[in-house]
Amino acid sequence: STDSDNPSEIIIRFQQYLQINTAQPNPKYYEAADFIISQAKSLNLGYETLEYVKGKPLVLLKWTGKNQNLPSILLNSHTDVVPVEHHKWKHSPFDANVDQLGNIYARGSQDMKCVGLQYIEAIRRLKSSGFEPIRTVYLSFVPDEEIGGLAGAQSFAESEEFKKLNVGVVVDEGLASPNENYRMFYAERSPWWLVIKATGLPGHGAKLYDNSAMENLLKSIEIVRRFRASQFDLVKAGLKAEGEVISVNMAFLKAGTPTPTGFVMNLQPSEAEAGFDIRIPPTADTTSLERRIYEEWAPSSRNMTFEFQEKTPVYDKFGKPVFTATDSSNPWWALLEGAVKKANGKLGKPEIFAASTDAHYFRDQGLPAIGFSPMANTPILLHEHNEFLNQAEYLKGIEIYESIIKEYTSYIEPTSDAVSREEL
Ligand code: MET
Ligand SMILES: [Zn+2]
Ligand SMILES: [Zn+2]
Repeated sequence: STDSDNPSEIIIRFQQYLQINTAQPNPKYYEAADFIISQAKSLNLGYETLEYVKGKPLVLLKWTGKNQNLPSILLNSHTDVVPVEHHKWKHSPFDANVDQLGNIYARGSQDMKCVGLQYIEAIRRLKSSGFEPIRTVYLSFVPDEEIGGLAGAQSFAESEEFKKLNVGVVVDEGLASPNENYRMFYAERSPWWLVIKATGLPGHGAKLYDNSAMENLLKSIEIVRRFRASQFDLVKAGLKAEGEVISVNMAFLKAGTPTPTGFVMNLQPSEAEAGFDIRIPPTADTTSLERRIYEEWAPSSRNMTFEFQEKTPVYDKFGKPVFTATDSSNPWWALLEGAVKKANGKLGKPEIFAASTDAHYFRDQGLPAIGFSPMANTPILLHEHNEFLNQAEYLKGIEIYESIIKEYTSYIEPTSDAVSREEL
């Protein structure tokens, strides 16, 4: 084996990628792109930079297969990460320190720089073993997933250059699993970011009166919380998985009359606002949710208005829920399962991703897209403080992707002999 196969070299490359601060809202995208391209060059992969929005490069790598007529495989990952509160981390979030247990601490270690680089490392190993793919593999390193993907996966999936890639299946991020089973996702919830606003007459802080902005907003908050509890109870009772209920969490509260020394205390304000992050499963009834919003959460009868900061469609253009088939109509599902098992990985039941990923932009194009991040025996720490991934788990994940890429690129659709014989 060569130097670049050495586990410590592999971990060092992972650390290098993690050390590039690509936190929103000012990700160092060109540094990340340069790093990815340097890896591509070392592996003789094709590379190209697409820039749908200036300053936000999307790097596309290509490992050409022997049969370029077959649909290709797209392995997607995003290069941006969510922001950090530096002082709340025990290891600095962009140092990628490894502790005595082999845990690598860094923002992006789970979400999802691990996956992006594991794809590359798997290809490195397959190449050095002499493996030659039949189907072409593309790797996309996309910007801005954490802020909605418009400059990244969305523009890419809707573009002419994307159509030319003739992609047959997309693999994108999943989630860590606290137990020994890896997780596979066939769908995800759609985010709706709702802002409700109450207005009312201002008044003396000592006066009890109806219809103040604060009272009107608080009534809504109570109603939203009851709905939240009803959904959460289904999860707590084990009747539904997290991805199968509608979640609502308050993201901000904005009210009061500020002064340079604090808020005015003896004045009830005339406006008050609250923002909610709502996540909706593909099979939910959005009509009844919308009715709930304008009849109960933000009724004009209570002097309330609302707007959506984000309202990702839950259904496709035909009104059908958007998800990837897990049955025999989608051979890629069973192939991925088989590949994971071949590499001695275990799998849990198919799941709906509770948050949101770029996968839905590919599903919107009618493509099967599977959410998968090979992290077993790992606490789920995406978007949290002290995000880490164990190095042994990272290395194991590379073997899993080796197996997936092997299976996927070697897969030839069975020619239906039976049918052609009948036709004869
Ligand atoms: N992946 C992020 C999340 O689920 C960003 C989604 S942007 C609508 O919150
Ligand atoms: Zn992610
Ligand atoms: Zn994320």
